Amino acid sequence: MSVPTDAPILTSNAMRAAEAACATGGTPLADLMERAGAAVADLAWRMAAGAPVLILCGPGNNGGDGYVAARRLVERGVRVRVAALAEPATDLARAARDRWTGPVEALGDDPAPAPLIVDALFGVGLSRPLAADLAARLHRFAGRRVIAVDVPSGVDADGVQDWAPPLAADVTLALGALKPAHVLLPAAVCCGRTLLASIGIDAGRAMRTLPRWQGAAPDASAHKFRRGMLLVRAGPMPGAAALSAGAALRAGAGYVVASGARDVPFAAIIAEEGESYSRRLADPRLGAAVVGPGYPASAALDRDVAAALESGKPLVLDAAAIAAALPGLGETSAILTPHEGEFARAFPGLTGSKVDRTRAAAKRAGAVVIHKGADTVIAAPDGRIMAAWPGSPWLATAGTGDVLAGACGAMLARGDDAFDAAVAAVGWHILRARAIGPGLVADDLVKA
Ligand SMILES: NC(=O)C1=CN([C@@H]2O[C@H](COP(=O)(O)OP(=O)(O)OC[C@H]3O[C@@H](n4cnc5c(N)ncnc54)[C@H](O)[C@@H]3O)[C@@H](O)[C@H]2O)[C@@H](O)CC1
Ligand SMILES: Nc1ncnc2c1ncn2[C@@H]1O[C@H](COP(=O)(O)OP(=O)(O)O)[C@@H](O)[C@H]1O
Ligand SMILES: [K+]
Repeated sequence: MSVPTDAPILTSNAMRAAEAACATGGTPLADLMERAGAAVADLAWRMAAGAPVLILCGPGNNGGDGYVAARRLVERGVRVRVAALAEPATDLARAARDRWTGPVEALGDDPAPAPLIVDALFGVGLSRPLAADLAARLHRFAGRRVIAVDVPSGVDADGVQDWAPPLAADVTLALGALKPAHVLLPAAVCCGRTLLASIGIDAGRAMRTLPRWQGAAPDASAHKFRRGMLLVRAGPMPGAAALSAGAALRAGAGYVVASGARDVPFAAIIAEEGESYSRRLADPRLGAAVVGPGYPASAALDRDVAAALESGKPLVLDAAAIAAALPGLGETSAILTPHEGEFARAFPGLTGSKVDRTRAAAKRAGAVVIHKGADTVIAAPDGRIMAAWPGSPWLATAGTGDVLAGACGAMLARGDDAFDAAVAAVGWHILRARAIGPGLVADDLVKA
């Protein structure tokens, strides 16, 4: 599973607006469909490697892309069959259908499969789940190689509804921009490898997929305090703060103090048991502070969170510290790192896709939110937003969230803008997890 890095993501409405703007700007929609169909044909030609192809066409413009692809593949000498669910229902699709001179089988007659199936049934226009009889028909093609045009038919492209597509794709060719379904569960796992055909649409300042993390070497003139001094506060489970502190050093912090921690992973970490937390927070060299790892809700947590807020330093707030800090967050520059459960508790009443909810939460909090999970979404209150699918499933193990909080702290402590810090930390986390791979435990992210 993969998606292109640093690629635009548009909802279906935004996509329609971008298409309309393209038409207004002088590129007819028929040209966009021709480009889309040509891109599908190119991919199918490569994947078929001489074998026959069966293209399933729906009634809308997704089907139109399918008819264009069929014509283009025949021009390249590929044996192509077309099976339609219904007659074309849009002018564009009708025009594409009219230029296809081969036969059209009826999908209702259960056409014989081919080694490569092109799913051009529904794209961003799907308004309800697929009917059960159609889903059953599509199940018959399972096990063949499948290219999904734009999205696997049956998914909600905006990622709001959890509709399951009957036919998972090996490769999904997103048209113009990625859609939320390519980066959000449960749809993203059905897309296989997602590729992007740009087709000439201007995606504007859209949501994007995560860029590949490229940690630059420190400046030649760097010193430890300029690289960033970070304070991590330990709670009753000090191992979590130790993981955060270790991760912060690994992620590039120059100087890390673990307040209240005992066994830290590196001698280079200053572990202070008795030292006053508030006094450390007042250190003018301190770039940022982390609170929350291994620290359940309690009066002590409330006190420590209040002290951290009082300091005015940029903060990383994890786990129970998120809900504890929210009422007093004010103008504090902060990164909040909730998993799904913490998110629901901290931000009740939000609806829509994970993208919609994370965007709304960042706005409500006035802080950057890293909404964790396999399909992590990062949002800033000013509307910047990024999707981090796919991460590494080996991260689904205890303590990796503590590591992420520490990495966020490192990026904040060196002076990054909170959104840039969050993006860099998530990128670092995923890259490191992928490098370790099978059997990863959270400690490896710090020690290996
Ligand atoms: N508009 C454009 O300029 C372009 C559109 N493109 C393609 O067009 C697609 C969007 O096309 P459309 O907006 O026509 O929508 P779709 O082709 O995704 O499907 C809409 C059609 O399906 C019907 N429908 C919706 N839900 C259904 C269900 N559950 N069961 C049965 N029928 C259902 C609708 O009544 C409508 O006829 C994109 O995903 C992309 O593939 C590309 O050709 C690029 C250019
Ligand atoms: N299936 C998965 N694929 C990719 N990343 C995952 C997956 N499951 C969890 N993660 C990541 O692992 C981390 C787990 O964080 P969290 O749930 O807070 O764990 P903990 O509290 O034990 O440290 C998060 O960064 C999350 O995005
Ligand atoms: K499709």
